Amino acid sequence: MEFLRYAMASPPPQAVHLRLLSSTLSSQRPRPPPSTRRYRVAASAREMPWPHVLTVAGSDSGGGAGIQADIKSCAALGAYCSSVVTAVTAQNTAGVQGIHVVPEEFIREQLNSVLSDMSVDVVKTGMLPSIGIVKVLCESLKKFPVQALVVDPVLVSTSGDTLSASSTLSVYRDELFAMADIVTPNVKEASRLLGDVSLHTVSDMRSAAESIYKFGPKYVLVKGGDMPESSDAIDVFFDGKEFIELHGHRIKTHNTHGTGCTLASCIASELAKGATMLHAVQVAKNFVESALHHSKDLIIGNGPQGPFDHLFKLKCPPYNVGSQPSFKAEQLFLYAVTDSGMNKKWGRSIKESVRAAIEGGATIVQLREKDAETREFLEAAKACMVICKSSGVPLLINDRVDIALACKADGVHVGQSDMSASEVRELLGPGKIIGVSCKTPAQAQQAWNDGADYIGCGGVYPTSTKSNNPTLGFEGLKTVCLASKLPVVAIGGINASNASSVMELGLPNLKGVAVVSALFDRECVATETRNLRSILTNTCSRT
Ligand SMILES: Nc1ncnc2c1ncn2[C@@H]1O[C@H](COP(=O)(O)OP(=O)(O)OP(=O)(O)O)[C@@H](O)[C@H]1O
Ligand SMILES: Cc1ncc(CO)c(N)n1
Ligand SMILES: [Mg+2]
Repeated sequence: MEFLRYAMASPPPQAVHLRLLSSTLSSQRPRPPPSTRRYRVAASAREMPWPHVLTVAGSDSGGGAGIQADIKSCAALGAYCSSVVTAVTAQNTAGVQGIHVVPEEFIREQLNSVLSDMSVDVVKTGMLPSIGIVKVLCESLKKFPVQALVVDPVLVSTSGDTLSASSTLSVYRDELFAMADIVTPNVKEASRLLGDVSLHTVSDMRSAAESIYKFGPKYVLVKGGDMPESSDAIDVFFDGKEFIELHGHRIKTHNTHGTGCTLASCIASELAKGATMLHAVQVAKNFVESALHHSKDLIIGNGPQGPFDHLFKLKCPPYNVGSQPSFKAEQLFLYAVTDSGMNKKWGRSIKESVRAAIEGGATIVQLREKDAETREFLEAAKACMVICKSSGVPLLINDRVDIALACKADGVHVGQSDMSASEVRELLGPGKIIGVSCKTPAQAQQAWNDGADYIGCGGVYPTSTKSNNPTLGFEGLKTVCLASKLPVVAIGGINASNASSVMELGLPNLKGVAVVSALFDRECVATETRNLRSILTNTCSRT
């Protein structure tokens, strides 16, 4: 009944149609009485909250960037997306052929319509082509405050076409940035915002982030997608105190049109769901990387820069990618590897062992079950996933990509005689963690080329779990660590009495130790893990 009353208060569809045809700017249309609106919002919010992003941006007729990218990104991440159109562009994979700017007063009316009625959590901005439009937006945001404002300062398209007059730079800097929670320029935009300074290196990106921060946003993300020489896609995040470099794998593809719009919309969606800013940025970056990976060979149009598939997950349901923040090397600190023989010996299930290791402070867990029956292993892996997920500890599966897919594990660890990391990547997708056991610099280089996330290096000491495994010793470990472009975890015979000496080698990309017997061939797994963790923490705070 309430809904019916509400619907009746709107003008009949024909009236709206006529108004648009004649391009007249209407006066305020009748709205439902406030009491009715409040009732509807409160009831629906209780029943089913839906994170809501409003995008204020331009339409891209080619469908890859602008409003179209924003709506698809929000949908992919489970947020509702309303849209205020600031301009209509004639655009395709070759570039921008024309721009039709929407009159300021009509943008104000769109903003009013959405913000006065719907509970918007986060506003995300894209193409704001004129000073007047930026000012209208600032006024509306003051009238209808929202939880967060994500400003993607779209100035020039990647094809080189101007999307916002250079006269808008000052109002962006002086008015909009001060209201923003995060501003996300690419290097070209950062350069223009700072008076055409040249930005070529990551260190230049840091300085730019610091300078833009001074205009007043709470966070700045300078995006390096268009930095040509780098094999990584590096973005620099700045919170006013600390810089964080976000490294992604650079996907070799022409289909990068709309990556910026997508990144900002994903950040907005995650913020609307309640994420912290850094987490939102990590999820967004991971999503872009995954979407590019899945779309790298698509062909839509004949121009140099094509769109990508935001809804790639619909085509590959098992890949729960894009929803996890990307792998952090620090997670290798205390890497627990299970062993079925040891569990049997001590009468423990895999699940009990994993629970105990996590209780003691393991930072990542690998299930290494060489002889388990598939069904039994899968059941155990699923149970371990529940434990790991609730404690935020990643779970990897040794070798068995099928088990990893079936239990939605965080990744897979492979040895030199298993499937290659690039084959595993094809199967798992880029959102997952892949580790490779390496004994030589050449193997470490191959792991990097194949798109692995870390390498395991050993045996550092002789070990009973791999008796025919040659021991590398400290020299071998050092050689591989110094050559590796990936973070390294040391493995092989490491325990409470020698872990300190391994970490004291002070190798910059040696991030932790992986242990089997020292945790699982003991009576109390939790106690042993806790003890080893405190040894590692003490050693690393000294060195
Ligand atoms: N080829 C790529 N592989 C992986 N990540 C990429 C690639 N290109 C861009 N990115 C990432 O996409 C995000 C958007 O960055 P980018 O610098 O491309 O923005 P932009 O230039 O504003 O995009 P747009 O094409 O929409 O204008 C960043 O996180 C960036 O690192
Ligand atoms: C409408 C629109 N917004 C943003 C961009 C930047 O990618 C674009 N090319 N087109
Ligand atoms: Mg780009």
